[in-house]
Amino acid sequence: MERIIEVEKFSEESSFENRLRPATWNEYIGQEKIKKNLKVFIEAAKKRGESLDHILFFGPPGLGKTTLANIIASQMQSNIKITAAPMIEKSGDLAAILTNLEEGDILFIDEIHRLSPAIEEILYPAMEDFRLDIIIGSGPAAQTIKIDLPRFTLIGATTRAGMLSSPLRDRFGMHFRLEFYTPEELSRIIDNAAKKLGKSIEEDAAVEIAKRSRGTPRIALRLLKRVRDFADVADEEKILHNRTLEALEALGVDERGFDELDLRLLKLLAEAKGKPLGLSTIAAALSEDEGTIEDVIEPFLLANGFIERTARGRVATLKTYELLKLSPNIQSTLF
Ligand SMILES: Nc1ncnc2c1ncn2[C@@H]1O[C@H](COP(=O)(O)OP(=O)(O)OP(=O)(O)O)[C@@H](O)[C@H]1O
Ligand SMILES: [Mg+2]
Repeated sequence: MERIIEVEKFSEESSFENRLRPATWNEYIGQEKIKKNLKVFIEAAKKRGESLDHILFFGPPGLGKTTLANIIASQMQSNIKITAAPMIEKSGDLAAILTNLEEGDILFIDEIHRLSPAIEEILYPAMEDFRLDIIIGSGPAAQTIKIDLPRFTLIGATTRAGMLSSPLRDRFGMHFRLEFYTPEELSRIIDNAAKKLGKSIEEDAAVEIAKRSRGTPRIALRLLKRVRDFADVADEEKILHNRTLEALEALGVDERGFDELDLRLLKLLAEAKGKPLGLSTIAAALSEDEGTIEDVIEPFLLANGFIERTARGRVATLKTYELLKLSPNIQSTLF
């Protein structure tokens, strides 16, 4: 039991993140539409004295899904039990989790697209009718025992909305897609985080970090952490613009926040000279799995107009040719 509901593996990284994790709506910057809707649903559920409908969050890693689940729990004054689909291997694992819930509890299942079909089957009646059907024995002697469950709220998070089976998706009353953050929003997140770390930061320094954060708070916080090291070593109370530039330069962070994989993907597409490449071709060329490319790498590049998805595959846009200083017209044989 303890093992299954583990509150995230301990690591330096996650304890740093937890320390900076917003606990209230005010600290949770951006995602305004989601916040607005959730506030209404929470208020309504509280007024009626009911538990909240099941909620599904999807979007690339590090955009704040786990954080939202925690804020919802604290707003509902509910306990939250946190687990991830890969930890629920056997039907008994899920049964143990469900039967240990109390009325109004929130169950957070991360990476919910990775539940096995057999586990999903158990989840359906639990979500719909708050009932657990356990089959004992097999063949003609098999018996189903029905156990009533307390009314709980399931919050599912996934980076892969497309991989969720539709019966599972349909059982969530609310679906929210998280968006990438604007540089302005990220600067505010950085500024707040710096204060929590006991350091102030110059506004233009926060903007420099924000620009390189790939629209993602987790990356912004990671960069802030490293920049702070440079300021500390230089004995500077405040994180200065100059020092930030020096740190980012020393860390070799790309000016647009692109990492190596982003650049390899862009280069691959640009060198195809307009010929669309399919996901499997891209995955093979970059030696990455298709899931990582589709969920982690592509969304940011698509959202910012560096690549386009056509029926026949992915192509680079003019913006990419400009970035890589390549011409979309000249044949590669000329080089
Ligand atoms: N809207 C926000 N405002 C302020 N900080 C945020 C916000 N969203 C996320 N963060 C910060 O970014 C970090 C990563 O967020 P979180 O763990 O919630 O992402 P996630 O979407 O659950 O990622 P994953 O898909 O990898 O589980 C958190 O520690 C939190 O401090
Ligand atoms: Mg998470």
